[in-house]
Amino acid sequence: MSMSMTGTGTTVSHTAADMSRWAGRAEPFETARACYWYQLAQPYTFDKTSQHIGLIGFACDQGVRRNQGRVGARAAPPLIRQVFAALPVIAELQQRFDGQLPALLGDAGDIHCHDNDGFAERALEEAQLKYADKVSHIIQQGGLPIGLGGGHAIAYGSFLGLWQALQQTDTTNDTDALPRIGIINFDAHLDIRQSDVATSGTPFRQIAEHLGEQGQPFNYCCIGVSRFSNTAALFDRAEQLGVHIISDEECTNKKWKKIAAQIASFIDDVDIIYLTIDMDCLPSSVVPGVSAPAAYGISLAFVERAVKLILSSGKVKVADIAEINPTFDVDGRSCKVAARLLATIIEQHLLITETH
Ligand SMILES: N=CN[C@@H](CCC(=O)O)C(=O)O
Ligand SMILES: [Mn+2]
Ligand SMILES: [Mn+2]
Repeated sequence: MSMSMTGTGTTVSHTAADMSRWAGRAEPFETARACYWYQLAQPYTFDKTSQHIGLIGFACDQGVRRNQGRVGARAAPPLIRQVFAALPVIAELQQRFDGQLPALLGDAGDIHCHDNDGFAERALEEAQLKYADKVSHIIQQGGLPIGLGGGHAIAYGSFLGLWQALQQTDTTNDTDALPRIGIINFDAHLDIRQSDVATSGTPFRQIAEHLGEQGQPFNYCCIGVSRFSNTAALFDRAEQLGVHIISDEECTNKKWKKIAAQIASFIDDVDIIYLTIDMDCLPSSVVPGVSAPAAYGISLAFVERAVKLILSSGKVKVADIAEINPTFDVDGRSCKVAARLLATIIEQHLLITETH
């Protein structure tokens, strides 16, 4: 474990995969087709790997605290993993990767941010950098990093990891040669707040500024935006930044074909995608365990359908799932939904991945 002190009582650390979390049903009397994810996951090998997926936790909620939200999200990564571990591996994947499945999924452990109720210490920023290093490393090894939040401040870390990986692979140092980055966020909130510190409500404004300083365009599509969860000031900023907004009401009332065409057109205009799912895009009846529950929300069926469409582009280079707060969960249902979306991302990614 690597650990560093960032202020009084504040620590940021990385812990390696805890394989005891990867457990599930034992079925000795079934055929080999009774296969679960817990049987396949292995510790992520940072030195040399052919693993296609690297799961990395961001156990941090200082951004939520700074954003005046309800803390608790830092407990989520191991719980989401644990529920995902017990899900079965679908038949299509078993057929496709016959015999190779155990080499596909790596658990890269967790970045922890213990801020001890501190507001001002720079633990969040350090946690974002440490997390970004892992994300970048996994991308450079050819894998898809999937971040497990933590608060939505994970988004700035995921983006930084992608950015670092692009810088490493761009030998020309020519920013014009960089691929066009698209960001797709499922969220009731725009998360482009103006603030003197980074929070869970600022990541996409920070990304916009970062890209602006580098002379790069900010291509941001936010799906599930609620008019009751964002101020006019935020909608003004979204307009200035050219954000593609698909509201929660559109997701519900418009025909799927129209929404799919909007998403597809956004995807067509970029080369690579960062996909992030803030779990508060779903209704509070489906996902009660978040800092800011949604009264309306968009359906799980819609989110899954859209996530599959986005993954099928083959452009997603990093993904994350954020804002699950186990303190407010009911019977583990929010973690269960997060685990289902995690499985959807993993399945879709592996189904479009070339076999060696
Ligand atoms: N990451 C979430 N951010 C939301 C939280 C809203 C709230 O706490 O009510 C936001 O800042 O808009
Ligand atoms: Mn949100
Ligand atoms: Mn958010």
